Amino acid sequence: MIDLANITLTYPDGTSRITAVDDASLRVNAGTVVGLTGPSGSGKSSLLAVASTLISPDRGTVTIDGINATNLSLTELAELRRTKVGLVFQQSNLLASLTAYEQLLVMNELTTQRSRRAARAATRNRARNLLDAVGLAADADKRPAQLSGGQRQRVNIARALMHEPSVLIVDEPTSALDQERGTQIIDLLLRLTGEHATATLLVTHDQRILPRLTSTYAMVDGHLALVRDADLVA
Ligand SMILES: Nc1ncnc2c1ncn2[C@@H]1O[C@H](COP(=O)(O)OP(=O)(O)OP(=O)(O)O)[C@@H](O)[C@H]1O
Repeated sequence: MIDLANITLTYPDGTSRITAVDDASLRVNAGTVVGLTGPSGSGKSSLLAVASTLISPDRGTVTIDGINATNLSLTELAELRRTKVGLVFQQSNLLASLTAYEQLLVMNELTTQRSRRAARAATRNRARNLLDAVGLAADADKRPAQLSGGQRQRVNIARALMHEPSVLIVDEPTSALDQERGTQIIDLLLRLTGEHATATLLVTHDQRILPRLTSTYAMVDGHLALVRDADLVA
């Protein structure tokens, strides 16, 4: 679960400051996908950066699985991100020289195992299972240049899930894809969100996706408003 409460974020702008996010609150429960939409420059990326604890807000609190990120040191924040947050960006940021399988292995070895050997085996096992889950079992040994845009985005998603995050932050995952491949990526994110019980926050410009999500928020000039909630529509 991730809870953003009364988030305000400003950036320096000459002698004054520009307000990118203005008193925004939203919550994403485990196993649900919440959409975030809004025009360019409205503050979506800024809110995602706060949600992923990459930027500290001027005001407000970010709570991830009951942990208040506002009170943590930089080291503790890095640990929170490493263990609890998975990130999927618009463009795939895969390493050109690594195969799909190796992209997943470069995530830190799973630290829950007692011995290094067990950790390595568990990491390999999880990488294989996740590639299978995103439909890439047969493409594990291909490098990014040999994969389509949709396949690269699948590797990104699998990689983001390697460390079993409770929060998945996804920034415009379909913007570089055609409609059919975009729909497949959304299908995949919806399924994996249920299977892995992640709290998934998804920024998208694609209005067609929105009815499929648990709820949707719109951002305008830094202000956030709930525009649709599946519970209310049902
Ligand atoms: N690092 C920064 N320094 C100063 N101003 C910034 C910075 N990042 C964003 N802004 C400003 O904050 C506001 C919100 O930008 P943000 O990138 O969060 O919007 P967005 O909704 O994600 O836009 P897009 O859909 O184009 O990615 C804009 O006015 C932008 O110019």
